[in-house]
Amino acid sequence: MASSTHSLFSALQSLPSPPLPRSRSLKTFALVPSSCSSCFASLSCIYRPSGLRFPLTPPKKGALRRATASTPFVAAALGKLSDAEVVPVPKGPGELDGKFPSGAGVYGVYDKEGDLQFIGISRNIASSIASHSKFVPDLCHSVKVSLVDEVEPDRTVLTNAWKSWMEEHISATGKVPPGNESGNNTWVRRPQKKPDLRLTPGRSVQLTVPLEQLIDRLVKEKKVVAFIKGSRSAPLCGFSQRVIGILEAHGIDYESVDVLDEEYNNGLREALKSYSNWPTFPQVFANGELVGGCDIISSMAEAGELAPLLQK
Ligand SMILES: N[C@@H](CCC(=O)N[C@@H](CS)C(=O)NCC(=O)O)C(=O)O
Ligand code: FES
Repeated sequence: MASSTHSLFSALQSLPSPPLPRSRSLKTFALVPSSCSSCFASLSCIYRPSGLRFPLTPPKKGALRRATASTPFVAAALGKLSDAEVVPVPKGPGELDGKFPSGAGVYGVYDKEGDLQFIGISRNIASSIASHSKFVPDLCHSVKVSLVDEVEPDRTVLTNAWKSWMEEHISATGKVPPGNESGNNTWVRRPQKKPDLRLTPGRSVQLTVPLEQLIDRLVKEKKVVAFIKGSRSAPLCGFSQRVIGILEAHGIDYESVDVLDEEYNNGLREALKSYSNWPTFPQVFANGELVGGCDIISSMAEAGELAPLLQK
């Protein structure tokens, strides 16, 4: 190995750790009391969705999913960078719908010339690619993706996957991807999250109008409103998290309201069920009408039918 490459390997140790939003460590799980409303914390949540696994045991390190016919973008041979398929990033409105997986993993972004610009890790690959494509469109021409075979992987699993792709790229080219160099913030810039909306000024203020009327006004005023458990930056339920992930991956501008916030949305959980005649959360409204919950939004996303939500 050339000495310059060797020094790049040492430089790798001092590179900033890859950006990873909202890491939920196993320690965090242990601190939260066990209840359904904190289903990320509770292994006994009665509503636990069947497809969602929780970290009962520490995840297998570096377990990367193999490519299959239905997931051609996933790297074969345990996720080597060189084995992963290059997938073009579509540019047209709505064309990213369902194109990339919303699971956790490592990804590399290539420019028009086929030069690797950035290697990142994410808990929601689709959302990260949508964000890069929006904020750095000129450099985001195609991607390679490898999913980690865990629903809620430990940060070290993802970091190890990132390191192995970085090492492979450095040993092949002698270069760190420009976006991963210290001080380059092109790819890690994150848009500020909108604050969640509150339906009332607080419990101490006596309401003069029924809650249903406030709900009605809100869903008719705002184009897309997601009523969720927890906040958009820290959802407390897997169903709510999935819906937010989908809306964000599709670049949909939405408002969020936390139905568990008893200070500012007191009574909303029951009032909304009767307003919409829908018994569960999340509930997504568009243009004043209930679109559906997690199952409906997920299948609309898979069928590429979410784009109409963007239009008034
Ligand atoms: N199949 C539902 C799943 C959502 C669900 O079952 N939500 C439950 C657990 S979070 C719920 O909201 N229960 C009523 C409540 O907690 O008040 C969907 O598609 O949205
Ligand atoms: S599944 Fe437990 S709060 Fe939603």
